Amino acid sequence: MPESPTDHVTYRLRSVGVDYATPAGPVAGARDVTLDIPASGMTVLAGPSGSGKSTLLRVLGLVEHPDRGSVELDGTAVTGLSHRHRRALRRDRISLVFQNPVDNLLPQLSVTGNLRAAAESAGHRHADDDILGELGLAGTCDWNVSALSGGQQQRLAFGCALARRTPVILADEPTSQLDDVSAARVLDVLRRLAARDLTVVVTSHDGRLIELATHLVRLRDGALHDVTPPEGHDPRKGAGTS
Ligand SMILES: Nc1ncnc2c1ncn2[C@@H]1O[C@H](COP(=O)(O)OP(=O)(O)OP(=O)(O)O)[C@@H](O)[C@H]1O
Repeated sequence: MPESPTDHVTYRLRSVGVDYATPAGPVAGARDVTLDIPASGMTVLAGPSGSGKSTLLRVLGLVEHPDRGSVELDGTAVTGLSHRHRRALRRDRISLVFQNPVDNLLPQLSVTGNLRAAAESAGHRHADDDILGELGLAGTCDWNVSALSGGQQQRLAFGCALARRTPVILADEPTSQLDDVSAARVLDVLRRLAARDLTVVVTSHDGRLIELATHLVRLRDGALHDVTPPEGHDPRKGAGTS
């Protein structure tokens, strides 16, 4: 497991529980999750289908409000905030990349139009110039996003996250809809992001993505199954993989 460069914490979750109402009665999406997410490196939420990865990611994205427990983002207690404050925190601090590449982009806009719109959505006037080069998308500025392959669209989605300049990037199974070659290029992008001063949290079943984790959280039935390195471990002293 690669080493996480710092031990600062972005998220503190304490005894978080999420229930979903279904016709058959309540279903637990998250059970008693107590977890710190480091400020840098890449946290991967792994586990079988239905284990609660997306639920937890939505809690981190401030789009799912826990039924129990508390969530802090950079020291701010999120659980007590009004809807308006949560939305402002989300706009300024968090970028979300969804599983399906087309869900991340505005189809009527060009590549640079999407980057600009993303920057503006976080209150910036424009996107940094070098983003496309960094993603291996130089030369596509004027393309309509529908002319990009699924893998290119997904890389552009991460570009939009960079254009928003948020300290947190959350991604839900970003390689699951891609062929092997496209997925490998998205993994390169993730590797670069994880090396920056960003909090990157990704859900995945993909073994190659799990290998990039500096912090690996395995879930079962909505609960933590194991966390590597263990909670309280100092990453500067080595990852201590299991
Ligand atoms: N909107 C919902 N309504 C009812 N139950 C839900 C809802 N969303 C999730 N669940 C249930 O919560 C549990 C966790 O689901 P979640 O989608 O978070 O798991 P997951 O690990 O992301 O699964 P997958 O890998 O299949 O996306 C499952 O039992 C699921 O059926």
